[in-house]
Amino acid sequence: MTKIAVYGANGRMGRALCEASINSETTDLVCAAVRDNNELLGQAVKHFIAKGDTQVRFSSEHTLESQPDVIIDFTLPVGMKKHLAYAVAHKIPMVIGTTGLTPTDMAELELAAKEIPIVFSRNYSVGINLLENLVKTAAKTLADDIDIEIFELHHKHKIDAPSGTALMIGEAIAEAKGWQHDDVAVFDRSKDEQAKSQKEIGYSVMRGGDIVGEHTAYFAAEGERLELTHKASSRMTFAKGAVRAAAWLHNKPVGLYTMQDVLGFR
Ligand SMILES: NC(=O)C1=CN([C@@H]2O[C@H](COP(=O)(O)OP(=O)(O)OC[C@H]3O[C@@H](n4cnc5c(N)ncnc54)[C@H](OP(=O)(O)O)[C@@H]3O)[C@@H](O)[C@H]2O)C=CC1
Ligand SMILES: O=C(O)C1=N[C@H](C(=O)O)C[C@H](O)C1
Repeated sequence: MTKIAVYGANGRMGRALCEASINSETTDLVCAAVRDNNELLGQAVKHFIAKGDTQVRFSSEHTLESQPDVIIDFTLPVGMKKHLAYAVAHKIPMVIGTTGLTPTDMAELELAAKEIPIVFSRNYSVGINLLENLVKTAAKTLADDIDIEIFELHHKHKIDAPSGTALMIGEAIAEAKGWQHDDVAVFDRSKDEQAKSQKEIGYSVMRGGDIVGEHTAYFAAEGERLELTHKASSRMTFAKGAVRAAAWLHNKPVGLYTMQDVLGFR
């Protein structure tokens, strides 16, 4: 059994991760860490999840006594970096799902992966990881006059935009095309005074209600259009994927891995 500590355990994903860790046959939840000022401190986790039983109570992120094999973090960039420093100091492998990371944050993460094993993915669903490979095939196969756009929809509480997944899809397309993503990514057309150029990946975003997460990559040509869409309808999809990644990561050598490695896609 892989012993898991979930950080940010009170969050939407945190609770789903606790539930998935408890209900997986290969993992056990040993720690549900929250910030020191959180009202859930000391309360029983089992009262805050839909399914499963556990004796674990919410504890402070500063008092890790449960000796986990892996830490899972789905928080915000500032929280993730704090938890990452802790994991490195205690040599505990980490599964990270936090999005909205800057290039500097990513450099920190890559440096940490020289000290501990890390899985980092901006989406832990199997479907999105398959989609990542499908868009590469589409980008390589379709003619050069194809227009490429990515549209994503998420719930009204989401902070970062475009989503980490949208950027992951766009970066996969850019790689397949041999483009530098930052040179071709277009996030705002409102000030444009001319039509788009051919070599672009356009992003658009909708936020509202309780949408768990939807992504479409459009490949539009004269006379036909290919749309590749993924729709997540439950956070448990991401949580189960992250818990699977944690079990996979346990006892792996130091290094930076992705969900593509966990799924055996590469
Ligand atoms: N990779 C993937 O598959 C997925 C990634 N995500 C990503 O996961 C992250 C969390 O999403 P979600 O659960 O919806 O967000 P929530 O707002 O529900 O939860 C955020 C959690 O992070 C904690 N947190 C925020 N700031 C800090 C800090 N400075 N130190 C410690 N803890 C902190 C919050 O604690 P507090 O309540 O005390 O503020 C809370 O527990 C986002 O980045 C999201 O994009 C989401 C779904 C899937
Ligand atoms: O914040 C979310 O909810 C999600 N975030 C991830 C992202 O930014 O892509 C993954 C998923 O789409 C849900």
